[in-house]
Amino acid sequence: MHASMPSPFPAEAKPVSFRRSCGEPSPLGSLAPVTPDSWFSISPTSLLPGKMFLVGLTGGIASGKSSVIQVFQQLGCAVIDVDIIARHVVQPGYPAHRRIVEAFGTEVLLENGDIDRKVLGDLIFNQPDRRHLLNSITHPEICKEMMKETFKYFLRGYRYVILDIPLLFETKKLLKYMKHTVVVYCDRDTQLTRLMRRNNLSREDAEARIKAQLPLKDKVRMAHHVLDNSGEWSVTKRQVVLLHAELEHSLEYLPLRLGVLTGLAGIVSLLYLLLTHYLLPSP
Ligand SMILES: Nc1ncnc2c1ncn2[C@@H]1O[C@H](COP(=O)(O)OP(=O)(O)OP(=O)(O)O)[C@@H](O)[C@H]1O
Repeated sequence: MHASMPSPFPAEAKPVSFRRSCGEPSPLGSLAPVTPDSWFSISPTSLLPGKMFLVGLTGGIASGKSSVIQVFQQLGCAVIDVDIIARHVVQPGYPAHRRIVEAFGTEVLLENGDIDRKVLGDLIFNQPDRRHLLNSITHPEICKEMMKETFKYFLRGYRYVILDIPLLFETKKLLKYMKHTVVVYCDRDTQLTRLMRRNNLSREDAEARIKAQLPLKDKVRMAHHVLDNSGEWSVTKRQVVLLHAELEHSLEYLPLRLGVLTGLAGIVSLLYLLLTHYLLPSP
């Protein structure tokens, strides 16, 4: 480990995960970049049955998020990749696609009708108004899709859903809907080495990419749980298994499920009453 980049964990006691109180105010306000107000103009809680148990997972570039997500999936967890949803909602035929073309013109289209992400990215680069406009189109659609997916998992009986959100701590409005936040951490040297190897980058390029992000140690301070992926993969995997067990046994989902079941029971009783009293012929 690099001397100038101390681990946020005491050397002798690397926690599997650690929690802050969920009610504790987040220090995010001072760190987060400008976030468009368009996020959650549709409230996710209005689309979900009560307060669903959401877990936001994030980390830094090459810190091991995808590897950790794979373990959660192998354990049978419900995972939603917000990046995939973001690409999905701008496909031809979706409302966001039409509105992007209306707002930015047909020059943002590829020959096959898909949005040319590079051209669109260039159009909004250093243009806060345009970026805001784009976000006001896409974010509510992403949110709707995310909540639809979450609701499907809920109906299938999952206790919690993991949302894989690379910019979770940068997008502070999304943060408040997460009951738990998880950061996949690794120390700076390890991150650099893995990034250089995976992306075949020079040290300089890899360092620049890491520097462009909110520092991992800041994300660690904001998270309820930290998975330290600085060491052997088997050690990380064990941490994931333990965190899953902790979340799985959490009873936070219970009031929600009970509430929904009570609601369903009420509707069924009402239908039964209507049927027996008004629709069926009296004997
Ligand atoms: N504990 C580990 N030991 C060795 N290599 C690892 C470990 N964890 C992850 N890696 C490797 O590090 C690289 C980065 O991991 P991964 O792709 O999971 O990170 P990520 O956070 O999803 O990255 P990004 O967000 O940049 O796509 C991969 O090549 C992966 O195989």
